[in-house]
Amino acid sequence: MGLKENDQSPSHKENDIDEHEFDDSFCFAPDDTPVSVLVPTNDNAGNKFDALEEKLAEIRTAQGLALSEDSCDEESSEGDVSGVEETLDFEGEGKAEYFDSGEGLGVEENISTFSELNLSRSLLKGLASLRFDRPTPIQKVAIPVALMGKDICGGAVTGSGKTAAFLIPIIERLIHRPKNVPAATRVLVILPTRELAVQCHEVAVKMAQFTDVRCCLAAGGLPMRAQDADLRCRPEIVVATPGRLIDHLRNSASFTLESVEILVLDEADRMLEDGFKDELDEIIKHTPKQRQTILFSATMTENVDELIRLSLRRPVRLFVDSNTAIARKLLQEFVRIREERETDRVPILLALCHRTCTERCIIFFPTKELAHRYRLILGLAGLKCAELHGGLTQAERLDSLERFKLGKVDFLTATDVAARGLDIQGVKFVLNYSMPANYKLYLHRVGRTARAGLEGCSITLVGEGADRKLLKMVIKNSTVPVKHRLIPPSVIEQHSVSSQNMQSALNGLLAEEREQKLLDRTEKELTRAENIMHHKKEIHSRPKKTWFQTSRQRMDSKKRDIQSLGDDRQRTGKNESVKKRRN
Ligand SMILES: Nc1ncnc2c1ncn2[C@@H]1O[C@H](COP(=O)(O)OP(=O)(O)OP(=O)(O)O)[C@@H](O)[C@H]1O
Repeated sequence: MGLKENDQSPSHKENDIDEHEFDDSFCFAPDDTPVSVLVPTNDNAGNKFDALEEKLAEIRTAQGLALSEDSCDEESSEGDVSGVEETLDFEGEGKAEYFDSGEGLGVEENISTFSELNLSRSLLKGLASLRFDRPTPIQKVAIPVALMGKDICGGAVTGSGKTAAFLIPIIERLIHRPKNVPAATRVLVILPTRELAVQCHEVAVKMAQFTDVRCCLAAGGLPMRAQDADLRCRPEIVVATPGRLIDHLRNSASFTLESVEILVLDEADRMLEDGFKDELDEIIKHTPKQRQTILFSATMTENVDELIRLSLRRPVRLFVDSNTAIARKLLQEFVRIREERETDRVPILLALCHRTCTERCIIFFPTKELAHRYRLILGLAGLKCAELHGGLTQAERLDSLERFKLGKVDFLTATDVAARGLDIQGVKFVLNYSMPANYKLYLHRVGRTARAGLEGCSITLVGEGADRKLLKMVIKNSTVPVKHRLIPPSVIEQHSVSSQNMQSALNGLLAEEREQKLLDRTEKELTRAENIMHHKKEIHSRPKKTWFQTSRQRMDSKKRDIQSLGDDRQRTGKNESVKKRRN
């Protein structure tokens, strides 16, 4: 790997700051106290959750809410898989010319150990410390191709080791970088969520621990100044979320992407969606054109029009599994919710949590409000639970994740923030409160279990209409029978009574929270005003921060994203009929 000339200098656009976008840590933290990367300042997330736990226990005891075990058994029966259709892997015209066929690359697929891939001893030691004995299928094919410097567009089922498939060749190439030149950031890995960036950074650090390759994290919600200091040392690898990366590019003196030689987009299809479009374009603009680009996802797009935006150079397609594949050892179950029985969702969920998915269970909800509400409901029912969604501070999000990872709680109520990429050891169940917006999201959600060759089970509550269309798609793409789970009416009735008993306690808790939020906001405004008065001079003497997007632009971007999810759902039906016609 040699240094390459930069052909694009970073352009700093004029300040388009919006009043509400001021970052408190920028305005009101005059001291530069060093802080741990994972725990942002001014946050006592752990204490807050402990206090909530105590309160829920008090209410439970006072009102006798905890549920007792019941004796009715649930029944499972095999679903109707009639009408299963073949998937068509059709090649669009023009695709062949766009991709490199990969012929003549001499990739040896019969490799069974990492040493056969000619990796450096220091890297092999890192892999051994992670207990990676032999490469997974995607690693077998991706490592040699990435080592050749080829652009890659790759896909393999959830939990199949895609992270290591790009990190191993990157670290290997960096071990052989020229050493007699100034330090430079040569690799940029972009991920769509903060938790994923933290996770990828952790793996990279462990993998490179016996090498001289340094890795830095630039993810939103974490202390900006500590990251700034790390970036100034020009680590070889930067793992980042798009927003924070752009923030550093605009506001951290001397940080540029001009020496980037490898750009990786993990969860690349997500990064190419509307919500990230503007940010991604901005980042690409700052990286040299002569770079290697690596894209991975379990649901990787092969839409050439979308890929062209990234100016790939004849990428090699490495698809070990189809982009609709489900982990081999995943048992998929569905509980039907009839239109007139929509109110059964609460008791059914409670029943499943009490009787079936009793531990290591992630429950997905369509909104953060519901994820929080059910965190309280499960707490009132005496179940140990944490929550993960965009309504929490970053410290709270990481604290929840840690509690679930360490097994301090059995349940994690979450939104789709947790759907992609999160690798949590031993997740046994994924419960979907409702069908996700599209099949792709379904694959990512259920992919949080049955990872790395382990078994897992997903249970999804399915309503009518669009939900049924998605269910058909799931059945069509499944290689093992999909189960239809029946919950006896007596069990639903029992849990329905308990949930009604909780109602007033739940309303009380939610009202209390609303009041507290209002108080907190007023207090924050007050502190902000005081700080402006006391530190006016200092604040104005600081260089003005520049922003990539105003809140309105970000909202528009989000709206486009939601719109495209809706379109996707409509397309689900259309694609089905197109494929049928092709058959
Ligand atoms: N060669 C290997 N040997 C043993 N375990 C491995 C190997 N490669 C990866 N793993 C483990 O497999 C698990 C899944 O890996 P990873 O998170 O990279 O999956 P992924 O394909 O990126 O999944 P997703 O599509 O959900 O993001 C991790 O716990 C990782 O440590």
